Amino acid sequence: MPASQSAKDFFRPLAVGAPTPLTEIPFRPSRAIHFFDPSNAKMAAKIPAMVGTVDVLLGNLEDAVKADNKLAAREGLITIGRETDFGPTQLWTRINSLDSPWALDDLTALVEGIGDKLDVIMVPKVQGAEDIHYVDRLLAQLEAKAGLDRPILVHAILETARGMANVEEICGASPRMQGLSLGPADLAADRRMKTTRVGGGHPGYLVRQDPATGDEAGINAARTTYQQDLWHYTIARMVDACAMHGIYPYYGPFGDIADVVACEDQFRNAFLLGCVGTWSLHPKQIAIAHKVFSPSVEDIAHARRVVAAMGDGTGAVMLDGKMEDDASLKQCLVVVRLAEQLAAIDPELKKQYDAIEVG
Ligand SMILES: CC(=O)SCCNC(=O)CCNC(=O)[C@H](O)C(C)(C)COP(=O)(O)OP(=O)(O)OC[C@H]1O[C@@H](n2cnc3c(N)ncnc32)[C@H](O)[C@@H]1OP(=O)(O)O
Ligand SMILES: CC(=O)C(=O)O
Ligand SMILES: [Mg+2]
Repeated sequence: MPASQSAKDFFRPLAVGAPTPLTEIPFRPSRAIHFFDPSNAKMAAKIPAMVGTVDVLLGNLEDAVKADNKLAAREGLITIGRETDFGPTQLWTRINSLDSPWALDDLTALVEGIGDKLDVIMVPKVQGAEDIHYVDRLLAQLEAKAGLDRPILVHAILETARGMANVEEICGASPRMQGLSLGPADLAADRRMKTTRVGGGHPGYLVRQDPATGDEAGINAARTTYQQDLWHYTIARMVDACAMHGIYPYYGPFGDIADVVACEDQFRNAFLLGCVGTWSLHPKQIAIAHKVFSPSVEDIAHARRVVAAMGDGTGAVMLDGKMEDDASLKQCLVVVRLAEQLAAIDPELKKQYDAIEVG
């Protein structure tokens, strides 16, 4: 909430006739936010058949859509939105950046055309709370005009150093805030990092084993190196800011489509640190995201054993030589609850989870 605003006004609609803001952002499974370019006829034609195969379908209007195709992408998304029954799959969009020639018309046309179908609008290159306030008021006006009965939520991409520095105020800027994604490509450029890729690690970012001896021979001998995660600090900051404000953090894009192994590693780091999902840029990344962002059968089995062993949830018990208490129980409940939420929308996963025997 902005410091100058009173608590009683935070949850008031920002325009007469706009839907009442939510006081809590419900958790909706969103393991993969699958990007498509609505101006690419071949890609767009595949979208109706992808309903039900991925948690979120996102019509991208920003980077990766050619400038000449911006209007076709916007119109294409409106057509797909109108003609497709999305069932349980969420429909999101990424609009153009707020300083671009397209953002205003993106918002106006999308809310008027498919505001009743859009769950979340992703806003790129968010610098501070002022960007969210602008979108917040405009959306309220557009929602009122379109007669919508539920608010469209807003998701910010962190892809500037200023946005990172303001991450907490961005998360708390509006009751519409649904979550954050990492924008590693633009963020790297803005920070003047020396990477040249879209997300993932870098072989030069490493620590090296100490030399066996302090002389030249030891220094020049083979020494094991360990590649470090370039994004650890950023993701951890995002996770804390989101948790503090009751909204959801996501990894973002992994541009090396062919390297499915490193993609899985990067996604898993984000999952373990607290992210609820990631982006998929290519259909083959959907399965990776689903695998990583759904707790494993082994983790659920262990979590359920701890829950069972902890009885009323207080005190300490020994399980397999390890101490469990209220705090480890809480972690296990995070896993168990997530498994229940995913099983409710994913019949395959439900079968696997239902078959788990708690020993
Ligand atoms: C830094 C950022 O901002 S990241 C976010 C912005 N970037 C994006 O949104 C990129 C989205 N993805 C894409 O544009 C494409 O997947 C690319 C350019 C990466 C690769 O495209 P291609 O070279 O066509 O990939 P490939 O040949 O493997 O495609 C195989 C099939 O999947 C389809 N396909 C590829 N990507 C997608 C997608 N995102 N959604 C649906 N279908 C897709 C192709 O049309 C192709 O169909 P076909 O078999 O009928 O010919
Ligand atoms: C995600 C994105 O937009 C970026 O990495 O720049
Ligand atoms: Mg970007």
